Amino acid sequence: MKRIGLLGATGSIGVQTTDIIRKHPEQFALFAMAFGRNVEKALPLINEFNPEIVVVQDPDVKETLKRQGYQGLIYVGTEGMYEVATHPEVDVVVNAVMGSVGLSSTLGAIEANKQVALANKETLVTAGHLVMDAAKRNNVSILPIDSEHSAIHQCLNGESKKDANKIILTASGGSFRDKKREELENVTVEDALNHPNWSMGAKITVDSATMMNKGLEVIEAHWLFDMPYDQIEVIQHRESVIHSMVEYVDKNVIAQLGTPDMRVPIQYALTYPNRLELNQTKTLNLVDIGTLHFEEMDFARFPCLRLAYEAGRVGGTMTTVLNAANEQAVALFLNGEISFLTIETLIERALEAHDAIEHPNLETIQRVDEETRELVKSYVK
Ligand SMILES: NC(=O)C1=CN([C@@H]2O[C@H](COP(=O)(O)OP(=O)(O)OC[C@H]3O[C@@H](n4cnc5c(N)ncnc54)[C@H](OP(=O)(O)O)[C@@H]3O)[C@@H](O)[C@H]2O)C=CC1
Ligand SMILES: CC(=O)[C@@H](O)[C@H](O)COP(=O)(O)O
Ligand SMILES: [Mn+2]
Repeated sequence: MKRIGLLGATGSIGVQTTDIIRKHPEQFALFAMAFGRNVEKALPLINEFNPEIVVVQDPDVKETLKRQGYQGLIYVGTEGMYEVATHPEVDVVVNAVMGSVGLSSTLGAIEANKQVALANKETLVTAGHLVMDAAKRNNVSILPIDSEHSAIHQCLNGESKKDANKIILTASGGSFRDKKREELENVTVEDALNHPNWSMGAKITVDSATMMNKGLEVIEAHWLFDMPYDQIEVIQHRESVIHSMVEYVDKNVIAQLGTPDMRVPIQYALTYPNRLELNQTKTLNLVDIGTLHFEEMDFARFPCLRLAYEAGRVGGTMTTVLNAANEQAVALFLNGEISFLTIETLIERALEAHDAIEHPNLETIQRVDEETRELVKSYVK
């Protein structure tokens, strides 16, 4: 039995993780769960799974939970998530919170020698060197939940990494893939949230539309698979059937395919190196799909992808700035304070204003993250 500490339980990945736990009670138990403020979504999960610990973002949410009759332990904030991530009775930490707020819990889980199933890609973008360093020191493998990275993990399985020529990440193109840049001037939040293939949280859906999601995934792949940026390629693949590929020195290419359903990579991260049946997801029917499309990425059309490669190549705190500026800019867009195209403008300004610090420690990363958010807000004021 694996006892799970689930961070981000009320989100898209969090709820799908509880689907997996529910289907396999003989394998998994929800020992603890953390969420932000969505009590309405949290309460049915708490009532169903009765976790020993619940973590909430703020003290007022704790009071609401108590009023609703929850009698278990309630922790608050990032410190509370850290407690869960390092708790002696937790076997597996599923980090599915949105944003760099997940970093300290990822690091804590690794230091505490937990199995780490990571959806929270911002952790690796903001501080990949710290995370991978800690993983190496503690001999912890980080199991990716992100669909592309789960695919690459499977494509590399049993192979020698030195034989891999390149990683090929696939990108759906996002909500605006068929629009020209000039058509993006007046797009709305609602338009941006209309992803063609995946149902996901708001922030990542906007990231997918700006192509920053793929940029973050390039950096995520760099750290997870120790692959230089020149050997990570992105291609547009509108069907999201091939989740990613690895090309080897002998020109063999291994791809992983599946229906776009995040429960597949979530479950694989929880059961690795074994597999379990997953009846609730549809079988991939290639005859029904008929044709798969592949297109070259247009870096002028999607400047966020260019910015991510550039920041990744500089390294140090440059990717911390990329991530924090993106989180702040997307929040402003979702809040109706800036236009869609202003997202990339603000990120580029923040990157241009920053002199990267090499090999930053956690304190420096957290400081740069906070300063970047303030800087981006000041651009809008
Ligand atoms: N959704 C997907 O299909 C995929 C997601 N990912 C990655 O997984 C992560 C989660 O994405 P997704 O599930 O879509 O996001 P959602 O926005 O749906 O969920 C985010 C979760 O994080 C919680 N949360 C947010 N801020 C805080 C905070 N400060 N403290 C505690 N909890 C917080 C939210 O709580 P609440 O809502 O209660 O406030 C919610 O439970 C992201 O890093 C994303 O990039 C990767 C691949 C696919
Ligand atoms: C499901 C998943 O892993 C997302 O990160 C997905 O990749 C988003 O799709 P695109 O970024 O390719 O539009
Ligand atoms: Mn992905």
